[in-house]
Amino acid sequence: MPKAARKFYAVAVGRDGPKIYTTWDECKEKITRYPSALYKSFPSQKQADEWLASKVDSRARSRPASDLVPPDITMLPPRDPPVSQEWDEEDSLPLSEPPSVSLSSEQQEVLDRVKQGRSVFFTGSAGTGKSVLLREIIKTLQERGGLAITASTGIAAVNIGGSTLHSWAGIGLGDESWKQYAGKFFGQKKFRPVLDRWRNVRTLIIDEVSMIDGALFDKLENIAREVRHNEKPFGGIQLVLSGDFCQLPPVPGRDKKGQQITPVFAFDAKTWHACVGSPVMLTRVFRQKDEAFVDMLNAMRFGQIDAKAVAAFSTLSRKVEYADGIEPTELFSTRQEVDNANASRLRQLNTESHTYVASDYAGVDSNGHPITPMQMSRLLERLVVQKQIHLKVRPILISPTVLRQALVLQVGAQVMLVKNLVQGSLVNGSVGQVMRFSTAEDALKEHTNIAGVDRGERPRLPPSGFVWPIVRFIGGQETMIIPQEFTINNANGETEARRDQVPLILAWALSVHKSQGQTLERVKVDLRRTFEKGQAYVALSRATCLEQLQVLNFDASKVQAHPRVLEWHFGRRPATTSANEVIELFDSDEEADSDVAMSAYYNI
Ligand SMILES: Nc1ncnc2c1ncn2[C@@H]1O[C@H](COP(=O)(O)OP(=O)(O)OP(=O)(O)O)[C@@H](O)[C@H]1O
Repeated sequence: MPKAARKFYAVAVGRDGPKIYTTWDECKEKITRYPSALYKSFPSQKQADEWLASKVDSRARSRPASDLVPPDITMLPPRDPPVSQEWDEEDSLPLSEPPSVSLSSEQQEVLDRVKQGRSVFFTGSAGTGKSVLLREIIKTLQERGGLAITASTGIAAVNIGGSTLHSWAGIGLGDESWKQYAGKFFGQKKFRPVLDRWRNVRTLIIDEVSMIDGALFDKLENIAREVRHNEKPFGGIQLVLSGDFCQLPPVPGRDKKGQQITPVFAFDAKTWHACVGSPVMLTRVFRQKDEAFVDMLNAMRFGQIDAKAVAAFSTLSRKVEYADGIEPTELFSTRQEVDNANASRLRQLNTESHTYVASDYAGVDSNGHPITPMQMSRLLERLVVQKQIHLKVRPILISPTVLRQALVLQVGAQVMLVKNLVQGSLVNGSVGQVMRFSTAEDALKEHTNIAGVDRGERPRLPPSGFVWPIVRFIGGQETMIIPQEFTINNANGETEARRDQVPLILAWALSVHKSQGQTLERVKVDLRRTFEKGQAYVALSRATCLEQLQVLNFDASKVQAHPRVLEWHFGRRPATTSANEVIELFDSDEEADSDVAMSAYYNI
């Protein structure tokens, strides 16, 4: 094996102040769990000295750290205290959680970079506030215009109020060459709106970029340069990319015959580095406060499961009892398991039940054409509110553009809120139990909270004559939950489909795919089931504390990151991806939930 080239690790902000180290181990000791750490590796001492001199200034200050980061990732320096965010009343029922939090210094630095018009890929372990930051970036850039909000999968796109990258880019299945696409965009009238989108965009946001195939990234980069007649990387479009390669692997592409092509990670795309440069690592973990837990999750993330870590995870197999009757949500890798678990628990209840009928509306696609009922139901498949009630759904066609689907709820049912209703207390992921049903008028008289309804002189109530569920959430808060709007946007930001429904799903069980991005207080995971590497990490990292996490059948082989991701992370970068570097996807015999994401991804 060739000997690794010597490196010099310059630490500008670290445990022992500015200094140059000659081994990564020494450097790591000074920057691990030091969140504002600023460091970089160099091939020569001179370069390291120069960089250090340019970086060391009065801003260096100590703070506790919480993550392990690779040596070739440039950390952002700390900055002045962030400006606190105002909660906009008009957004009281938003699609995505508005930031009532102050951005951390590293989050703020990314935002500033974006405001300066620079491209950025920011990443970080689960719970480091990537979603919070992305929402703030969107809010900031939306005012400026020229913004395209996209994500690799439909479900991720809904979460940020955008469309899929495929849909925005107008590439259908993505199986043609960039030249063919560029030819179509220039030559065919129906692609005029697509051409306009490519030409007018200033900033392209791509969330969950870890699921974008490297070959697809290169294809889009070529299209961008061609259609914009601009030879700058990505045709001069500012890229804002977010995601975590340790969590979800790329979606495989397809060839002309519909056969899956082995995917490569986006960071292995030929044009990746020229487009986004070094990644920015968010290091401060917000979801978990317990440092021991953060360390255990990092051990999983970086494949450092030693005997001590195995022992620590194994202690989590005990049953956790809760006095309030709300059980931990069990995470499964397949939809089938989730549906079975929830249905069997629901069957055991012999209590009052009510059926809620969702109203679904069709809008227009990005060419201004009306959406057909079939397209609408396929789009609405992306909504979490629909999937979880799979077994209880009875679709009834009531008009060409309005479909109805039913959600059955019972007293005693464990449910989860799937929309942010009250910042900080009733958010997407809040779990509770249905206590009773009541009309909104009675709830007002009894002084029961009604989510999203202001108790003014003339509160806006849902239609009278109906009863709505009153849910007691973890922590004891009782709130009536009434229907909310769920909207899916087309590539132009117009409504493509909409569903009005009570924003609850059954929550004894939940799929990992739908738990993605959520914070769950009580979690149970049985790793004997069909969990794969990144998927198991996503599942365990939803929990906020060790005390309320139960892990059965801990298996170190199921929780480690992909070797290629580790190579990339720690700075070993082979020139090309070899043929035997097949990215493992979920190999369950049953339909894995990632397949749902994949079909949403392709069925545009
Ligand atoms: N600056 C901040 N101050 C306080 N809390 C924050 C901050 N940023 C994020 N959080 C909180 O941390 C938790 C995790 O945030 P978020 O979901 O954005 O992380 P993430 O990196 O996107 O996680 P994942 O990769 O698991 O989806 C949330 O409860 C969020 O409200």
